[in-house]
Amino acid sequence: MSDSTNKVLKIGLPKGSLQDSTLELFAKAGFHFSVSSRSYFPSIDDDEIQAILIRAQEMAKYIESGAFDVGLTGKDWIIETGAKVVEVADLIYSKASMRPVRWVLAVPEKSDIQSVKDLEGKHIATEVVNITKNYLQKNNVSAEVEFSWGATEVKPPDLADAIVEVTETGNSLRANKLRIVETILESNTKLIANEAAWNDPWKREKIENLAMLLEGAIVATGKVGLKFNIKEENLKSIVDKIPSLRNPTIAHLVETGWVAVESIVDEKQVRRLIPDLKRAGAEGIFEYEINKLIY
Ligand SMILES: Nc1ncnc2c1ncn2[C@@H]1O[C@H](COP(=O)(O)OP(=O)(O)OP(=O)(O)O)[C@@H](O)[C@H]1O
Ligand SMILES: O=P(O)(O)OC[C@H]1O[C@H](OP(=O)(O)OP(=O)(O)O)[C@H](O)[C@@H]1O
Ligand SMILES: [Mg+2]
Repeated sequence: MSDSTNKVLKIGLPKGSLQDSTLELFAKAGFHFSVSSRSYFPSIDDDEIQAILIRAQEMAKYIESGAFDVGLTGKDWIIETGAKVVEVADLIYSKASMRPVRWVLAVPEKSDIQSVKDLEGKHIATEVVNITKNYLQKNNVSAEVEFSWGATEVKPPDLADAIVEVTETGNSLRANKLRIVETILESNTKLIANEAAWNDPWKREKIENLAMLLEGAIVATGKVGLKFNIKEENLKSIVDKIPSLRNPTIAHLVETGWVAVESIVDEKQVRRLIPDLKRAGAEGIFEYEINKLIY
């Protein structure tokens, strides 16, 4: 049970697909975990946090029961398990990207199945049995749904007619010659909390701080800072020509007629931006990484 007198926040980190991206995000947010092999208790450089690695499927249930105060898992597993938890923040990142994942109905490329209606009487394999059964019910289709322990993409056509499976890059579906019929659910990572922990003032503040820093780290992903000096007379041409510099901070230099310009830009734009700036007369251009961006 969660202990509100104890000034420790118990946090569940997802083991599996989300583990590496989660630990990277926490590092950007300012929390450094070290995970030794086979240990499920990462240590962290914050005495007020105790961490445990646990499967994403089980996270929401353990948070509902109060075994942990807060944790990260996918929206998919919160829905599938039906656990009652406080959804503190949407953190849009997955295993490989900063995008949500999709649970899709997929069939072999050559299958006759073209829509959910064609599933009548068919056999579907999935890790998310409840979500799939609900989806079939909503569509008034009666089909057999069988729980799959994983490696679900290999099952059609011999072991199942269709699957409901999570996809991010689409590589696994392509590799197994499967075609998406429909998206059933879009899912992203969420920071969730136990209700009692959320109502405890100390824990609430600690969780809210964590959410703010994690969100800041997500917003900063793919962005860099850019700073340079330029003659004031050249400033307008730059701001007009380079849309990503729309709202830069501008400071006057001691040398009259010169200004320092600072802006946050997409990292991808920098390879165009720096040569453009240089040609427009900018000097002392430098780029720096940013960990967090909080508006
Ligand atoms: N590329 C991805 N593949 C699978 N799940 C992903 C991916 N990106 C994000 N997720 C999310 O991670 C969670 C998956 O965790 P889960 O414990 O079900 O499986 P897993 O981490 O893939 O473990 P295993 O390798 O044992 O299947 C889900 O919430 C899912 O939405
Ligand atoms: O669209 P993609 O980027 O290819 O990602 C989706 C794949 O990743 C996951 O597999 P996982 O590694 O969890 O193995 P599993 O199938 O055994 O669960 C998921 O189950 C898909 O197979
Ligand atoms: Mg998996």
